[in-house]
Amino acid sequence: MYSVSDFVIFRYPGFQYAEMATLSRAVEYSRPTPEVPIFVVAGFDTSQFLHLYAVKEILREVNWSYVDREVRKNLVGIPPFEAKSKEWFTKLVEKAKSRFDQSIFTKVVLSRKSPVYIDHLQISDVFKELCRRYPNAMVFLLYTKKTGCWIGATPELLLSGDKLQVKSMSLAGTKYELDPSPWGQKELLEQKIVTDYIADVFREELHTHQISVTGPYEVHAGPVKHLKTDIQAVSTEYIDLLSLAQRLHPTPAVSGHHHQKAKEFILSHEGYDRRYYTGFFGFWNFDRADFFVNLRSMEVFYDGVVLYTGAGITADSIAESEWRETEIKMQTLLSVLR
Ligand SMILES: C=C(O[C@@H]1C=C(C(=O)O)C=C[C@H]1O)C(=O)O
Repeated sequence: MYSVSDFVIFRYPGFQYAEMATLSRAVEYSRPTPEVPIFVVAGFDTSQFLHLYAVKEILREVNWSYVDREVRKNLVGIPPFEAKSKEWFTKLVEKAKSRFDQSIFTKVVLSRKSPVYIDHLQISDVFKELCRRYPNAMVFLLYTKKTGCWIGATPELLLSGDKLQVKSMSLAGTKYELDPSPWGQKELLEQKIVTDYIADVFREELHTHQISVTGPYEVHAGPVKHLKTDIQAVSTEYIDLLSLAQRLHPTPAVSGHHHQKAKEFILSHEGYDRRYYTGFFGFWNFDRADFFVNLRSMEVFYDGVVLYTGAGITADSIAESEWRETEIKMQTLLSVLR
């Protein structure tokens, strides 16, 4: 089989154009130099999946017919798996709620994956449609031998900044975009858990007295809206951006609180391996980095795609509504496929 080289095509939030970076073989330990940036791909569980690629070339123009042709040649069929039913998912939500306590284990993000069979998927069309619909998202198409092919439009930044200033966001709390009801205690709490966690990590890891927290405020991401808070910090000493990203990840926006408890619950109860979904990816340059969370995304196969979505569960969650939240989030992606 012909092997296309590893690459990522990306369109930054707010930008008009997409670029393509060709990547060299993954290396375990490396650091960016002024000449050679690194592209990082981390899984939900970084102890299993963390790949660093040296960036070979950045192409300002994407050769879409090459991408469509060569990627398709290398795709495999959707591996068989049993998609979790509504009943299964709502039971799991109840189980999580029964395990919560007042302070140690208070939130967990539960997710599921679902296959969609499509006759002839034109990947360039999907990418362009994602760009059109989600101008404020990071739109990406990642193809590597290790990760397979992922495409998505993520609204969530994990960490970006230079050596002395960083920013992150707490993005948690979700409603249908046309829901006119005010944000309730449930969403405000799940949002606050994430904000506090990120501010605490900045406080612990950085030499700083300057942390600014702005929010929460409402943002739209296609058929859903979220609560969002911006968290920024200025450091008096150089920041190791990949170490800080690894320290932040997974935030309670995709895992829960206490993060260790939540991660354990997810790994032992969710019933599938998230692999790269809710991991992070992005460019780690010599003097700056931009890492995004891999969500509102799907894995691309020869005969269709596998969609991934999750929802934050707290003691006040209503299982049925959480299921609906994962359904609506799937619409973000389904609507560009049809
Ligand atoms: C887990 C997902 O989204 C995350 C969970 C959210 C929530 O629980 O409200 C909101 C945004 C994301 O941080 C997803 O889209 O799959």
